Amino acid sequence: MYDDPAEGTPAITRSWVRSPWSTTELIRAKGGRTVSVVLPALNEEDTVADVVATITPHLGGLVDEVVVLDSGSTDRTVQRAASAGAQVVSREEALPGVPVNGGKGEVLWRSVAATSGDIVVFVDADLVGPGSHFVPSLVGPLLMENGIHLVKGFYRRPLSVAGQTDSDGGGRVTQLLARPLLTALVPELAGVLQPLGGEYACTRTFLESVPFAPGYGVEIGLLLDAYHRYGTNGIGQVGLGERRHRNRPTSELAVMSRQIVATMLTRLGIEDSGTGFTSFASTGHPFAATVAPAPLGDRPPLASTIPV
Ligand SMILES: O=c1ccn([C@@H]2O[C@H](COP(=O)(O)OP(=O)(O)O)[C@@H](O)[C@H]2O)c(=O)[nH]1
Ligand SMILES: O=C(O)[C@@H](COP(=O)(O)O)O[C@H]1O[C@H](CO)[C@@H](O)[C@H](O)[C@H]1O
Repeated sequence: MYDDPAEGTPAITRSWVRSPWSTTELIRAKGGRTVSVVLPALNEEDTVADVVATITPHLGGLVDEVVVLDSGSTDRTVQRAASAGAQVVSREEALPGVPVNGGKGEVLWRSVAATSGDIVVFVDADLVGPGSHFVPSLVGPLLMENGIHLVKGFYRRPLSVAGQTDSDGGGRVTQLLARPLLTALVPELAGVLQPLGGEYACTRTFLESVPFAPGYGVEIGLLLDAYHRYGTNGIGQVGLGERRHRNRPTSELAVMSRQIVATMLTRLGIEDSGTGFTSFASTGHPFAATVAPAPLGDRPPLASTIPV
């Protein structure tokens, strides 16, 4: 289990610095349970095939299906994902007849309908050099422990921007927004190292019973819903080593942050203004304003009536 956290840190007690279970042990413990792996993908032609390739070796053993849920890509994401051995599903195919919204939350919500595993593992498709141990590590606590419904990965996160690399500078929204706000508003979750991380595993029971927040608020929404429903005892986290991905410019992370704040506030019963986020260009026409609309509402739990 986890080394003793620093004095005074509210620990997520069900934490592992690295998975203590071998894949053989996990397959033995799996029994009749099934595991789906989902990669949400929007124009990830450069990385999706390599990410899929770290997961397909587990097919037929620990993993029962690998699904790339395509988010309307206009590049070669679909072709490359299929060539790598993934099943590719569009948002429309996932929930026919349900009008499509944009954003990551929409894709993950639909992916639950498009898969059947008792356990669902989410892995971002923009990862660079992910390890094949990611999925086994994430499903381990769900297969080997009782009462856990959400397992978050955590990792060192290098940052590469403008050709410069900072070995620990990644997870900027996590470090500057999400974790400070969680510490202030939900201190019991202050020990979650990567609350926004895109690599996590959940029980289907949980995923079908909760709403899905729109856009990039989806991860913080699921974390808070897991906490409200099961307490910290229902949440695990496991170390995955290092995680590299495409690092977006700060301007795009600001829009992402607005979505995360909206979800966090509403999950905590704090009213959000609903005002869209205005970005001001600092080059070209100086201070030209661009407004990103306020996030849409949640998608309802799939166990409820599907909206049409
Ligand atoms: O509308 C969207 C936005 C994102 N994604 C996918 O969700 C994952 C994480 O998104 P992104 O990389 O934009 O977030 P970041 O990791 O940069 O914070 C990636 O696989 C994206 O392709 C998606 O499928 N639809
Ligand atoms: O963790 C973060 O701060 C952001 C941005 O990461 P970087 O500063 O580009 O390494 O990325 C995360 O947040 C997104 C929104 O929730 C998730 O979708 C990503 O999977 C996650 O990497």
